[in-house]
Amino acid sequence: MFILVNLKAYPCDPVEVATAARDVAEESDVRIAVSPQAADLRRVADTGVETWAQHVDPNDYGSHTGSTLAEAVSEAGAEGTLVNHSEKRMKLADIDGSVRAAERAGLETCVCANNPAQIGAVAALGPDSVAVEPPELIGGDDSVASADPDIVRDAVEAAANVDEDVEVFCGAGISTGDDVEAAGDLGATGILLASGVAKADDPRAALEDLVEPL
Ligand SMILES: O=C[C@H](O)COP(=O)(O)O
Repeated sequence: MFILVNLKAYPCDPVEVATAARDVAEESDVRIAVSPQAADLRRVADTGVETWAQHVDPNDYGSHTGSTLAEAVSEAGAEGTLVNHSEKRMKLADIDGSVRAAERAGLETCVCANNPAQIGAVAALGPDSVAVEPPELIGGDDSVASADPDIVRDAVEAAANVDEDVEVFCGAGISTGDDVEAAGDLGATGILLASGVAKADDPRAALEDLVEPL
């Protein structure tokens, strides 16, 4: 199971979370990555934790002021990137462009989607993974795995119908090891979570709890 911790724009200390994630990953032998703000990528990558960007734009080098260039986040230490997060929605053509840009830069890709139908559509673009996240559960206390298990099962099926090589992650409201275990039982091979760690009083303890059953 892969645990991808998205720090969004939460006012946490990205280096503190990254250091804890690095240590918990080493101690548990569970793959854990941290996805900070673009401006914090280098500091987070320097801790040694696997580091992901929250977004890359579809453009190449050139006159694209304000863009997040895939090559630049790779140079800053990112090994992967989210694309089309629910809070950073994109048109399908731009999702395709961002996946291609990420591949060009050697970044692993996880394309997010709201529901199983969208999961099928974005799986067809050939990312490494997709992540299903019902927007109404994001940032809440109810785990998608218990509040809406069918959306995870159906997303796994939708992706497999398009491309069996695309991994399926799920996210929204996941904060405990029991939630992670339940998501795995539904067929997810990764977890995308944010508030359960980024807003925790003790991020290290929250991470330890997440990996405990794995
Ligand atoms: O990127 C993470 C997801 O949007 C889930 O966020 P959450 O764990 O705060 O519900």
